[in-house]
Amino acid sequence: MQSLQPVINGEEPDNIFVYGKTGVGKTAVTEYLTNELSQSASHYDIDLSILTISCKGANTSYQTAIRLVNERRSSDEQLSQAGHAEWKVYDALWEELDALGGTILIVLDEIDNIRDDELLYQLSRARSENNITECKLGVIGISNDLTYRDRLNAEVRSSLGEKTVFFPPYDANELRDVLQRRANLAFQDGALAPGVLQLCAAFGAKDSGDARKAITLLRESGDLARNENADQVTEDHVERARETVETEEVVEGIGENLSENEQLTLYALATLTAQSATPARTRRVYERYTQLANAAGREPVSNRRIRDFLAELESMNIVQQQQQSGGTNGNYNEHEIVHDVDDVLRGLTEVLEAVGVHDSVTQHVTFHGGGDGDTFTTGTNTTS
Ligand SMILES: Nc1ncnc2c1ncn2[C@@H]1O[C@H](COP(=O)(O)OP(=O)(O)OP(=O)(O)O)[C@@H](O)[C@H]1O
Repeated sequence: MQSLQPVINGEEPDNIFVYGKTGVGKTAVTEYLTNELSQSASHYDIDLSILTISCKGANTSYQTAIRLVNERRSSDEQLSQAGHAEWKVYDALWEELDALGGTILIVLDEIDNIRDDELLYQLSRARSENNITECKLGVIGISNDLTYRDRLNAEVRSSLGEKTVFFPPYDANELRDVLQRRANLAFQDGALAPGVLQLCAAFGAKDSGDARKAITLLRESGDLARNENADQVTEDHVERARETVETEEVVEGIGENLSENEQLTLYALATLTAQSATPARTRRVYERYTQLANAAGREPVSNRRIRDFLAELESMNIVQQQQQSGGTNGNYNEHEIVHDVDDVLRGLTEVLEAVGVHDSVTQHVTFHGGGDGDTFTTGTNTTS
């Protein structure tokens, strides 16, 4: 809060860099503090505006600057997402900020999505360069990536890093308090069996101290108990809800974190699983991968890359591999998926839509994707 004091003194605000892992309360606390600040400002008759922008999905300074301009403009004056000279976008931004006037705090949440320094560079120099003359400007950058600030160019770093605030992960006791407050709002007295909150908090603390995860787990446990018409949410519900939550994390991770070739490798293994042909040797997975890639009109990568992808999938706990001895070239690896094939296929929705549904898994998917055909077969002996 001290870092925000200059605003109340009518001085130029400090730039603040807030960082910590996901779900540790950075956004919630920043929102709370900026609300408090707004109230103090109106009490002292200070003209303060807070502009909050999520940088999620905005990969460049250019896109974020457009978002900022549009945040201030009416719906019929919005800038389109592309096609403007960069300087024009910044000119439009300075114009909007000056028109707003007073003290402006720009909160850039998930700032680590922006891959270049330009916006921060521009904002930190806007006043000294006389780009803005009618307002005082401060930036609050919020980052999940602990190394983001270190990667900025030195000038921007020292400007943005005037004040840094680190949010450590929550420990189990803190998470328990967070959950208790939620539970007071969301559950009736006695609806939670003893130990339920502690268990959710313990899982949350183990999973990197993320309040969002602990809250999701409590909510899912409640949903499960309600669906079963249970009198109370019990530790057993939490244990089972955790499995669901973890599965959903895997499903999301497949779609969001894997490259198309990694997804195709997993798809190959999923089709083999559906044909009860797993554990499968690397060469068998490669063969199926090649067939899928060809059917989709993609250039297949080498066998060696597939081996690397399978190792990567194992490190993400999606696939497990086992070394077997023997064979013509000595030892060899066999692979299998460690999750339900239906769940894995849900994570692969995008790639299924792009390349089509292989015959072996039509029973497992609820849609018939686009690609070159709705379903296809790779047309070879499938169980070898
Ligand atoms: N101290 C707290 N008390 C109550 N709820 C909290 C607390 N800290 C976090 N939460 C809740 O946990 C969730 C995640 O918090 P928040 O969005 O602030 O995290 P974050 O650090 O900004 O992470 P991310 O960048 O992933 O959003 C939100 O629903 C928030 O309301």
